[in-house]
Amino acid sequence: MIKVGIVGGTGYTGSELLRILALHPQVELKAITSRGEVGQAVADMFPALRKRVNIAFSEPTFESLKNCDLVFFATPHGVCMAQAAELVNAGIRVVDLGADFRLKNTAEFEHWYGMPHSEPALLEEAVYGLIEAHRNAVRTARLVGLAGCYPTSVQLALKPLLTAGAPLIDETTIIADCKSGVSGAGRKATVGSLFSEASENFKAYSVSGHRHLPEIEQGLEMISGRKTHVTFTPHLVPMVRGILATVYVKLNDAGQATDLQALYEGHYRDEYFVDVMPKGSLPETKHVRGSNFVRLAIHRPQGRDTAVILATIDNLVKGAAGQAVQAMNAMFGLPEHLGLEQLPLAP
Ligand SMILES: NC(=O)C1=CN([C@@H]2O[C@H](COP(=O)(O)OP(=O)(O)OC[C@H]3O[C@@H](n4cnc5c(N)ncnc54)[C@H](OP(=O)(O)O)[C@@H]3O)[C@@H](O)[C@H]2O)C=CC1
Ligand SMILES: CC(=O)N[C@@H](CCC(=O)OP(=O)(O)O)C(=O)O
Repeated sequence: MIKVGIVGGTGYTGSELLRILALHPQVELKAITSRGEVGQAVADMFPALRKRVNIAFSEPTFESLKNCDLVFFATPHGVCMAQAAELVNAGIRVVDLGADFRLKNTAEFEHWYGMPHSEPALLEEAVYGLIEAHRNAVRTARLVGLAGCYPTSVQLALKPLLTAGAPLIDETTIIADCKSGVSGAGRKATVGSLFSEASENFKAYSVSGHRHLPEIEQGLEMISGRKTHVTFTPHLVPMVRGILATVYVKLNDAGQATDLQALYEGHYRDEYFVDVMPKGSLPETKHVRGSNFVRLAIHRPQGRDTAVILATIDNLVKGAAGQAVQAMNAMFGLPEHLGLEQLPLAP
């Protein structure tokens, strides 16, 4: 059994980790932390977990976590960075669902996250947790900086086009037009997340620059070895869960001569969680809701030189807690889908 701890158990991704881990056959939950709820039974706060999760919140300290084999940080940026070294040095593996260990350039991290990076050596060691792209490194990692939600959808949408050998697209004019449900903003109350603000509304945000942009471009460069230029526009949709990424690329001559459907199907043939849907399909967020699946479809409208890739994930599962458990499974030599076989909840 893997002894697991969760720092940040009162938030959306922390409680989603609980939902998944409660039924994981190889996990023993040792600790779950909250600064404000110490001693309170988790199931009292989350009645959905009653009769399955019998543990109380503890302090987010080393003392609470020292008997774990692996600790998930489902916390805001900066929290994992402050505790990771102590845990890793004690032989405890760490998966950060936040962004502390994603951007490899510390100046870039400081620019986008507004805080200096206190662990540059660990940052260098950390493995970027987009498993379908970095599986072997994740398996042996002591510390994983899990890919962000939008970056997961966009990178998986583009990966087959970037690893086909010769470039197939103009890699400097990629457009990622992404829509997310409100749970992406976390459980903390902000005005924009209020029902009266977000419902019956649809808006773009951070158009001039979102912190996932450098992560997407860094991730695509790690995949292809070449620099890309992405225009990334996130939108907030009045739904609870889900991301739909609509990615536009300009095909070059080689790309226009390629059977894109066959390319995608071949590329992802062995990926348990990536489903390339039949030609002409239109993936919807309800096709993945509550599951760790990514559903993709590639279109070439009117046979012209623009390809449109649609990718949908559940931001809380493949975009966070599910991908984190997938990483844990890989790190401990378990089948990646163990505990992650939930089918999407529909309608
Ligand atoms: N929501 C999403 O779709 C996604 C979120 N993420 C990332 O996952 C992380 C968590 O997100 P989310 O669950 O949405 O956030 P929430 O705001 O819902 O929850 C944050 C959690 O962190 C805990 N926390 C806050 N500050 C500290 C601290 N200083 N020390 C210890 N614990 C702390 C809080 O617990 P308490 O106050 O009780 O201590 C709470 O449980 C973030 O980094 C986010 O960017 C990643 C992908 C997708
Ligand atoms: C709808 C919404 O607000 N989404 C969040 C992104 C989700 C998030 O915080 O995720 P990462 O940990 O992957 O950065 C945002 O745009 O800030």
